[in-house]
Amino acid sequence: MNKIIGFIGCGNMGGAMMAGLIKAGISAPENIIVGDLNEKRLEETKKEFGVRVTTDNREVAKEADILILSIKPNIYKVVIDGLKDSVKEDVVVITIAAGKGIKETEELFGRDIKVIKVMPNTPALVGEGMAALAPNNKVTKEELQEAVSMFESFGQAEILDEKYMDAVTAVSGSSPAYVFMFIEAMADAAVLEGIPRDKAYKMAAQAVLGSAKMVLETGKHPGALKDMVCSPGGTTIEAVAALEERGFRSAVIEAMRVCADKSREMSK
Ligand SMILES: NC(=O)C1=CN([C@@H]2O[C@H](COP(=O)(O)OP(=O)(O)OC[C@H]3O[C@@H](n4cnc5c(N)ncnc54)[C@H](OP(=O)(O)O)[C@@H]3O)[C@@H](O)[C@H]2O)C=CC1
Ligand SMILES: O=C(O)[C@@H]1CCC=N1
Repeated sequence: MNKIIGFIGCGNMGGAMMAGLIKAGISAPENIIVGDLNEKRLEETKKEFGVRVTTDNREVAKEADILILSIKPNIYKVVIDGLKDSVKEDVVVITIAAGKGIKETEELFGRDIKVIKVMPNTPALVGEGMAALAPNNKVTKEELQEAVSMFESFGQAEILDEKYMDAVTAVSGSSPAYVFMFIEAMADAAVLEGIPRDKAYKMAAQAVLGSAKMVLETGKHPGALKDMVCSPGGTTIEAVAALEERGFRSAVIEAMRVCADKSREMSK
């Protein structure tokens, strides 16, 4: 892609997307310009990826054909206020901030602007991201397709109505954190059994990776895949019974409900 991609904020998520784009070869480093206030991070980013960096967001806004806002929701207004007069007429703004929707972004820019609300996740860093995209009515089909291709270059992408974004935040934006907790807990239990820690992380993580692949590639119901592991009177069903007794599934459902609620609250 020959367009200039600008990042405002290059932290956990902005950095993961930027690395994903470069690793996938979809964008040359010189076509990426990154604005952030953290000079140390900018220096490291420049050194590692060869992208252009600046502490002046307006420099990014002036050049970007696609402007990715990857700053925290609490500074959203202040950052947009600072750069809105510098953006190109036809810029496509991609916003990933939790709870910051299309309408609020349009209002903050104060004019007709192309906006795509996206909820990505950090596995973008390793080419296995999941992103949902919702465009406003000013974004053309070609521009939306270009954005989808960008996100597909480091994972999977789906176009979804904006009304689902709070749920998307719970199921794929935030969920890597729950999965890391699950892996950490499994590894701790393996260490308790005497397995060295490095091997314990590898075994727990590979089991999660393989199980996720089975869901995606076999098309079988997760319950049926679970049943394939549970031998009658065997070891797995003991573990499943213990998980059920401790409310494993209801804990996950409740966690996602409060996550989506928080996202809704942040959009008020
Ligand atoms: N982390 C995740 O898994 C996901 C995050 N998101 C969304 O992405 C956004 C960013 O989150 P995340 O990457 O985790 O946050 P980070 O804090 O890791 O990154 C934000 C970056 O923006 C920098 N920054 C602060 N102020 C400014 C400014 N005025 N101009 C330019 N840059 C600035 C920060 O610098 P400094 O550190 O010095 O403050 C930091 O480097 C959030 O809105 C979040 O909702 C969405 C999906 C997943
Ligand atoms: O925790 C957050 O608010 C952000 C949004 C999704 C993942 N991290």
